[in-house]
Amino acid sequence: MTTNPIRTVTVGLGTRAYDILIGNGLIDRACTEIQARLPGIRVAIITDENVAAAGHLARLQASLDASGIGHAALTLPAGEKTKSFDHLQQTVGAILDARLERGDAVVALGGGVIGDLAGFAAGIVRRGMHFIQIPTSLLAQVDSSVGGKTGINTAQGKNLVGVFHQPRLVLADTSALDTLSEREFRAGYAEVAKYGLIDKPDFFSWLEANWRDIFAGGPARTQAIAASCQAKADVVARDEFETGDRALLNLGHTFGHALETATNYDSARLVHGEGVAIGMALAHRFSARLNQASTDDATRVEAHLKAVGLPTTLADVPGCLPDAEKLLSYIAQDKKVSRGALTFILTRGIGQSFIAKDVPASEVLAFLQDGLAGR
Ligand SMILES: NC(=O)c1ccc[n+]([C@@H]2O[C@H](COP(=O)([O-])OP(=O)(O)OC[C@H]3O[C@@H](n4cnc5c(N)ncnc54)[C@H](O)[C@@H]3O)[C@@H](O)[C@H]2O)c1
Ligand SMILES: O=C(O)C(=O)C[C@@H](O)[C@H](O)[C@H](O)COP(=O)(O)O
Ligand SMILES: [Zn+2]
Repeated sequence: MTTNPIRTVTVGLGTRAYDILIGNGLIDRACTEIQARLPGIRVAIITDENVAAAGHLARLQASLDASGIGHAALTLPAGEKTKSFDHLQQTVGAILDARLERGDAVVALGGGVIGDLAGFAAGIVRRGMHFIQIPTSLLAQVDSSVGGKTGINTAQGKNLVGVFHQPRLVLADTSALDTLSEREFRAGYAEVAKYGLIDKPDFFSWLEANWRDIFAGGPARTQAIAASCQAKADVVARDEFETGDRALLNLGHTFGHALETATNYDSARLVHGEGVAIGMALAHRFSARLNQASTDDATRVEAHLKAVGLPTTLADVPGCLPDAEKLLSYIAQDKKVSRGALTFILTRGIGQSFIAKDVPASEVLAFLQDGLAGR
């Protein structure tokens, strides 16, 4: 007899608590899971061209048809540039054209780009509709589908416009990852490693030993996804609106987001997870430079990210980067900036990250100048 266990992680937000279901075939049983929680609703599915071409949209539509859940669908171009005002407008228009009511739901079927965009639309149409996440990339299954951050990018920076809007349900169908490219799988792995580097040194050691099994699929992959969701759910339940230690989930993002902005959200050059990998390596090196952590730990982090094939230095970004002053100006737009002071997630070692307020801009600038010069 074969078993297909579904793992459940609950995000404990009181009356707004929701389940993250993780396992094979969840797209095909989406109807059952949705009906059980939101009976009688209709849905607008927002997806992208790659996800639809891989057959996941048809699978979801078939599941909804089987149980009579009415649905409309919007298929957007794939890639980071889709997190834009133009595509937000298109998404809002499609939801309204489908005449969905406030008590109906927007369903994000895709990676973090679709999740962030569709979630933002769900948060603002009719002042807030139900939202369901069906994440199809590794990154979305371990991170972006959980926690309610939604939004779009602007020329000034990443995710600068958005709202917190929690989903009612997350269905992480691990079979969807079979059609994901290796590059995108690797990029998602950066956010998995992040949880170890924040405060779970044993998890990081486990990843060092087991990453090949995670990439191969099977129980180690499901275990990594469930552990990541649990780690994120715990933080979100403690600090939903990032007034405190939720900021730790931003490890690697202060540098990473600046690089994504600097490359004009061009997914051919850099995708989010790659930016986070470089950002995490830089955060560890920067911490060592500020005498907060040992160089050995920075080297260990870099070695693991390199082993899985992730970029770790500014020189790994294809094409030209702007100068250090320009990169610093993007960092200065980061949402963690307070009263003009830069905030970074730094570390005292593997799994010992902390929030560093008032990091001198001059230190960051000198560090970036050295990095751009390959020092
Ligand atoms: N809201 C949050 O908490 C949060 C957390 C982390 C990242 N993010 C955001 O998420 C985005 C990155 O997400 P991402 O890495 O999933 O990028 P993405 O949504 O662009 O997906 C990556 C690529 O994989 C393709 N794809 C996705 N699933 C597929 C599948 N099953 N088969 C074939 N192709 C598939 C997509 O079409 C895309 O080309 C960034 O915008 C980032 O800012 C948000
Ligand atoms: O959920 C969070 O909190 C995170 O920081 C998770 C990050 O991986 C994610 O990329 C998030 O969108 C970044 O948040 P932002 O507030 O810097 O936009
Ligand atoms: Zn991220």
